[in-house]
Amino acid sequence: MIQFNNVSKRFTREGKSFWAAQNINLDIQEGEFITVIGPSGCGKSTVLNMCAGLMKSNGGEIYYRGKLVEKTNTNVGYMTQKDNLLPWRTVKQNVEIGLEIKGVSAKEREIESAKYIEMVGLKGFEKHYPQELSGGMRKRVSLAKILAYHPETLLMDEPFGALDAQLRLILQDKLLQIWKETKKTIIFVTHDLEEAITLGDRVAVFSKRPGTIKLIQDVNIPRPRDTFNVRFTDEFANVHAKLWEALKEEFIEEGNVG
Ligand SMILES: Nc1ncnc2c1ncn2[C@@H]1O[C@H](COP(=O)(O)OP(=O)(O)OP(=O)(O)O)[C@@H](O)[C@H]1O
Repeated sequence: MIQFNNVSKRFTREGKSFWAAQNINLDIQEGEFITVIGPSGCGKSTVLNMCAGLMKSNGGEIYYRGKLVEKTNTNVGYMTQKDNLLPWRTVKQNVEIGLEIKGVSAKEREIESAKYIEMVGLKGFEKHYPQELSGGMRKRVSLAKILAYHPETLLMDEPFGALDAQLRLILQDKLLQIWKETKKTIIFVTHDLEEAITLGDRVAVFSKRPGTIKLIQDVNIPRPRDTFNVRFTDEFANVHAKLWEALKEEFIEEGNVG
């Protein structure tokens, strides 16, 4: 459904140019949940930006349902690292933004926003403003906002990065339920290896900059997965060992791991 064919991206900063991502090859199936992990600055967000059509590659092509991605890809909902909620709009009004842009009627917007606010567990908070919410609640609003737009595919860039460990598990669980109900394709970037394994059908490991895919690992842990206990299974331990072996090298060369 989404194909990255030898995709590379080069940036220039202060007169020097460098490759942020190089020769990315990845084939993502419809309905797949793929997680992406790699050291900081290895080009993970850059790859999502290119998939969303917000940035052009300097080599290779990205195809979405067989069509070359050349401009903003409206089939994807992009949840960036920052939540991008508008502070002067309530939860409900934030969730309805995409629908307003699409020209959906107020009545229909009301139904849709109520559905997704409930789905992310925020019923009762419709009239709150973003600054009145906790970090985890703001992430939920962002998720509801994207889901209400009905994208086929979700691009998620460390959506739970700043949250404490317990809340992460709760939101991971919620996301897996939503994924099951809505059957979306998800590309999920994370720094957290346990999160990558808990969620993914496959985990793609990026090397350090210039990021390239060094391993794609299947995660054959049966679903539905219990995000609270999945880490205690043998398959989790096996996959974790393989992925850490690949990932560790990227940090060792940086001198970060002894
Ligand atoms: N618009 C830009 N102009 C210049 N350099 C950029 C730009 N966007 C990203 N970079 C650089 O490209 C490299 C890859 O950045 P990117 O944000 O894709 O990494 P990342 O893997 O998502 O990092 P992190 O995990 O820390 O979020 C970094 O060195 C970054 O500084």
